Amino acid sequence: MTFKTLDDLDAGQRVLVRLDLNSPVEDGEVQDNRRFDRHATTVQELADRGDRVVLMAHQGRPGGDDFVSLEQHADILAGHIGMDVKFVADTYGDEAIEAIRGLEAGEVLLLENTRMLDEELPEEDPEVKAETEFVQTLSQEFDAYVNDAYSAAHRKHASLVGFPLVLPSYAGRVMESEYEANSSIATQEFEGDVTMVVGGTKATDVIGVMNALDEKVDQFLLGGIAGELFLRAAGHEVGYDVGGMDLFDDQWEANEDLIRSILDEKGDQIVLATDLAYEDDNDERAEVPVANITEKDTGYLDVGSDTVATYTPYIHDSEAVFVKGALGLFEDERFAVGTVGVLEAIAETDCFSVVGGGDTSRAIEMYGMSEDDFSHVSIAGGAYIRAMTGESLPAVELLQSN
Ligand SMILES: Nc1ncnc2c1ncn2[C@@H]1O[C@H](COP(=O)(O)OP(=O)(O)O)[C@@H](O)[C@H]1O
Ligand SMILES: O=C(OP(=O)(O)O)[C@H](O)COP(=O)(O)O
Repeated sequence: MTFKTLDDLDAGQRVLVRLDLNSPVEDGEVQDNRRFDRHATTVQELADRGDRVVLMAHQGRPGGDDFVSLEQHADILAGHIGMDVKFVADTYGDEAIEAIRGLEAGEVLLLENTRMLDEELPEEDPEVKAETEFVQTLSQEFDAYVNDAYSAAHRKHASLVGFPLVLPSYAGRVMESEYEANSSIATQEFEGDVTMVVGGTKATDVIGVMNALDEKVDQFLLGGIAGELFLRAAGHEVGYDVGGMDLFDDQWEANEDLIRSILDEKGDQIVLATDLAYEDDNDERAEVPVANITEKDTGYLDVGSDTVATYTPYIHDSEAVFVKGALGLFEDERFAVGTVGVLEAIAETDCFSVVGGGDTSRAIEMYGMSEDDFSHVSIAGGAYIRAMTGESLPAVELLQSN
């Protein structure tokens, strides 16, 4: 089923646009990444047509270190569009409404992080979200809603599912291209082996999907947080929050039963790390075989070199490889071995490959690889693997029924 696009939207209107500018934040600084570059196309097109363009986006999750204002995002986006992007530290209050009404044709304004509003979260039905004060108040100011945030379309948050029920709604250019690429993956058949590399920090997102993809994927190569949680289930002393971390224990509680059942029933499809890397007393990378780990006192930041050597032949022998999430903290060069090793192994072959995730795809430029070495580099992570199961994404579904 298709949706209306910018081709169907008359120019010169007041347009509310949902982007996904969710980005890595290092020491309080928002890091530029593909999401800005891709969304710039949609924003520029609307501004060039003389629309009044108001942007909504989220950043991080409440309580996290990356839960920050969107002020820096406005400057980064402006650099990609080559024009001013105004910012207002408000979403639908008086200050925001005044800034929206003050916009001239062709001007762009970014509103504050939608997740700073109680009504944005939690996930609820579109009908409930459409009734929120946020959606009801803000929608009065606009003629149309454009959703460009494919990578957040698996979330039933107000800015994603509320507005399509109250405003004429359209897909932005990124929504269009990501939808097309990712939906076609869902229906593609491969004769040879299909491998999925699973890592990153959002283990909860990927574990349920792994379970749903077991017929499509021959083997899952694990790293990152999900990888350690599977090792924990297999009886190793890893995958615990140590030294103030907040990555493992909550996700373990939420997924323990599922992880154990996947290991029990589909264990032969799961390939786990044989060694892990950590920072030693001299601040250097050190590696240890998983079998030698006897104390749960160390935070592991990457899979080890032996694991990369184990994973590489699986990749070389595959007809298709899908990556969701980094195998380690690749932003730190010492812990990039797993992620870069796997991406280089994919780049060496001519298999069909998709690399997904706003964070993970950054490793491609950071370590001198080229986007051309992969069939598709998606700015979506959780949404793209959800789409692989053939399941529809709530925010996309609403655009289609609009
Ligand atoms: N062992 C680890 N410890 C800490 N962070 C990790 C680890 N493994 C992976 N990461 C981090 O995971 C992030 C990617 O996570 P996630 O957001 O789930 O994936 P994506 O953005 O690709 O969808 C990377 O920025 C990387 O630093
Ligand atoms: O970055 C995102 O997802 P991703 O890490 O799966 O690519 C989206 O912005 C969704 O963010 P969320 O997982 O905090 O809801």
